[in-house]
Amino acid sequence: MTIQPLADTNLFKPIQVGRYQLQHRVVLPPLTRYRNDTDQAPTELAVEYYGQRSSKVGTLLVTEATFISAAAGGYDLAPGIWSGKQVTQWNRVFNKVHENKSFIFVQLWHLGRASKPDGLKARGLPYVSSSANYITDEDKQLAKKVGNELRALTVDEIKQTVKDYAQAAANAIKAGADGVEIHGANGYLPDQFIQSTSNTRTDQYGGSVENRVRFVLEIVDAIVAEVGADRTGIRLSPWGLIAGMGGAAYNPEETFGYLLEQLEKRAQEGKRLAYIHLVEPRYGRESMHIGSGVVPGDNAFAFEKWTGVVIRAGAYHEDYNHIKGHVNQNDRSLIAFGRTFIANPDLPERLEKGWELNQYNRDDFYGVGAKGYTDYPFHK
Ligand SMILES: Cc1cc2nc3c(=O)[nH]c(=O)nc-3n(C[C@H](O)[C@H](O)[C@H](O)COP(=O)(O)O)c2cc1C
Repeated sequence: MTIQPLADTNLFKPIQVGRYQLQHRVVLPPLTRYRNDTDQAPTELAVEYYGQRSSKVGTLLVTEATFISAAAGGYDLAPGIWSGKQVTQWNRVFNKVHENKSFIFVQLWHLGRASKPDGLKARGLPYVSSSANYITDEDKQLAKKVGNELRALTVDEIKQTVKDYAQAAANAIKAGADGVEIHGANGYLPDQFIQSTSNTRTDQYGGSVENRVRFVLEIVDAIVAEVGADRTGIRLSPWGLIAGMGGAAYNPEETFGYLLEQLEKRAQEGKRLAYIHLVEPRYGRESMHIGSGVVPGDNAFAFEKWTGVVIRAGAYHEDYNHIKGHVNQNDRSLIAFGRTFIANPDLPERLEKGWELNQYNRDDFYGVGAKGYTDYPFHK
């Protein structure tokens, strides 16, 4: 990799995102780090971590994925935003980011079938998804063993879940966040409705593309009604294969193209979301394996359907020409850096000046206190 300063690219041109004027286009994407307390509230360490990564004025951060309700979770030490304590603790984080004159959106998370049946059982919670289709046989065996088998959400439960999303968005704003990002990517609950590999319902939430995206559009509309379109973003991974997504008969451009058309329609009617956040097909590979076939993966289609701001994420640190190419392609792209922003608290500045980057250590991505979290050095 040849390091070069990116100061004279669009990456360092200010941009309006929803209500906010950012000073540059380097974004901290959502990164789960499992360092919250046993009440699933962020600690003082999180204040320091997000504080470090917002140190350049006008940076956009997205929080680690955050459960909208107890029922949406099942993992320990990931944060929530349903309790008073969580709202209070998040407020400390957001105040720090605002002291730095930067911005932060909360990523709203519901695991659905990606949760674990035993963890849910211990909390007295059901194991639910769009349909009763397990990700793996091991999940199925475990669910049977602990007596918490996967089942489809009822229509009443779907309506309640949509309300839970809106409530979580309201809580995030109450805690002082600048906005929320719906986690519609990586095989979690909204994706489990969107994709036909997991969604085999035969009611108004399954079958046609229109029916499969109904749930996520209801979430969008409920959150927009609660906090405003200009404080709402959504993350999607059209090409993702995580958590059993994809599948032989799967056509990402048709499904996600339709969803983006619906979001663009709302935008034309005055409700434009702050941004669409796209996970890139794995960069550096020419094609993605979908089921037994191989299809080219390219998010270019999304730029045709959606005319607003787009954040792109996925392996950009590997190639500065790739970053430049995508950010200069148009005047509405931001680039998110995951693993590299973990290792470089001052990443925007390093990219701007062409400074050397710290290397990330995968071993402490998750759950080991300050080490690998707040102790990566700033450039001298
Ligand atoms: C430790 C770790 C935790 C992550 N947690 C989340 C998450 O909570 N929500 C999410 O949407 N993506 C999550 N991701 C994916 C990142 O947001 C990003 O899309 C991915 O790391 C690719 O970008 P990169 O190649 O720059 O690291 C995570 C990735 C890593 C490495």
